[in-house]
Amino acid sequence: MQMKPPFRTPHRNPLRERFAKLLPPLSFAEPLESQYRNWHREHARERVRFTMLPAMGLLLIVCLANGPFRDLREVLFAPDQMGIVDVLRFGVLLPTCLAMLLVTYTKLYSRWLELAAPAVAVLHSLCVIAFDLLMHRQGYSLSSVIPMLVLSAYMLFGMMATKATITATTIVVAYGVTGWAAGLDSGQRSFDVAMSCCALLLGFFFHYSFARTQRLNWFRNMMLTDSVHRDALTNIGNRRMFDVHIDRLWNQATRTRVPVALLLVDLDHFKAFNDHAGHQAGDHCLARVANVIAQSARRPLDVAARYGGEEFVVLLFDVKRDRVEELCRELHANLAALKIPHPASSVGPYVTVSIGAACVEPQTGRHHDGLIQLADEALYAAKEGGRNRTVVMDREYATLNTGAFRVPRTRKRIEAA
Ligand SMILES: Nc1nc2c(ncn2[C@@H]2O[C@H](COP(=O)(O)OP(=O)(O)OP(=O)(O)O)[C@@H](O)[C@H]2O)c(=O)[nH]1
Repeated sequence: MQMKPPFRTPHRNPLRERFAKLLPPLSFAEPLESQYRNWHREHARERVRFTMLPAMGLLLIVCLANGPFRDLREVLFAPDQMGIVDVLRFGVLLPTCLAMLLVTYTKLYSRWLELAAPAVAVLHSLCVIAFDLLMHRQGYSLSSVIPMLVLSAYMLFGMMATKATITATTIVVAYGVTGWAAGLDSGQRSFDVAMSCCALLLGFFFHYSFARTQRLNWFRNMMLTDSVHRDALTNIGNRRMFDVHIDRLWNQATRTRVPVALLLVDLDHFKAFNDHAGHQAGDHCLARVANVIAQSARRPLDVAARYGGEEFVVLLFDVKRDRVEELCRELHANLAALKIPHPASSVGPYVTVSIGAACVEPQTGRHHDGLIQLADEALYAAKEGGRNRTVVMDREYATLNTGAFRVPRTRKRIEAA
């Protein structure tokens, strides 16, 4: 099956639509676009670092080495120009390169890179244009470097298509305008500008196809990762996602000493439901119930998942017993409001659930298996008590002492070390 990413559809306009067919827009519908941009920012940081390192090395050699480079400088620039050349090299090129490099090493400042990249690309190009103007007095020109600068705006700085195009166009315009203002040979300058425009066009199409492929790959990758952690029938988290999440959440709660709660939600007499209404109807019922259960986990660190078969879990971070009881009451009420007929149930005319809830404050040396076990015991009690009810356990946490509840001795020793 081919996955179709939800690329943003442009507003209806015949000309725009024809253009969009030729060059489909490079943006996803929200919130996917924001997620992609965050990923791109991180990805660009690494790419810019990778290209900045050799660029810095080259610049250092040209700026600091004597010998052949000194001789070359004396040929290219007049003695009275050396001051300004040094200011541009040591005052602009070197520090900005260094700053860009440092920014790529700090995660916190990766947003700065978005602002810094076009500014640095234009600044460096202006320096090269200035060198070009200075060298004209000696009869040399740096015009061949301008198309390279245009291409580097697309390839080196990890910019998005619009920013890269604006930056590259600014470089070409700056080169044309400065030459015209300085009264340089207009024929040669026009040819150089035409070559730079070709580089602009090539760079754009290269960047466009690269960005489109990158976006498609990112989307496919994201769908794949998502499908690994999502239950196909109910569209909520699956057991794998729950296992990963409870591990992280338990560690966090142990460190910050906040209580966590686990709800085990099990459909009542679901075998009878399947036998009576059929497996397909059973599937449909599970999906509707899962939808309601998922609404119990609304805060960012809470999670709802299908634990297996007709059993679901809700993991709640930093929550007190009162709130857990309130949430369970809401859950029963919302499920009752669905009014899914269950004629084979001994509990009532509609589908109901039993909930086993465990509220604990994690302690070092205790494992989250104990939390699950406590919730399981609560669920058993709810079933024994007649179903369609909630049993909450918390005090039992201190006395419950089974192999699964305690952290294995080897793990304890590692923690102690
Ligand atoms: N339709 C459907 N049924 C499922 C699915 N997964 C598990 N089941 C059914 O869920 C039923 C669970 O039955 P039991 O474990 O005996 O529990 P129960 O009948 O709900 O009884 P109590 O839990 O004691 O109230 C079994 O018949 C499974 O076939 C599923 O994905 N789809």
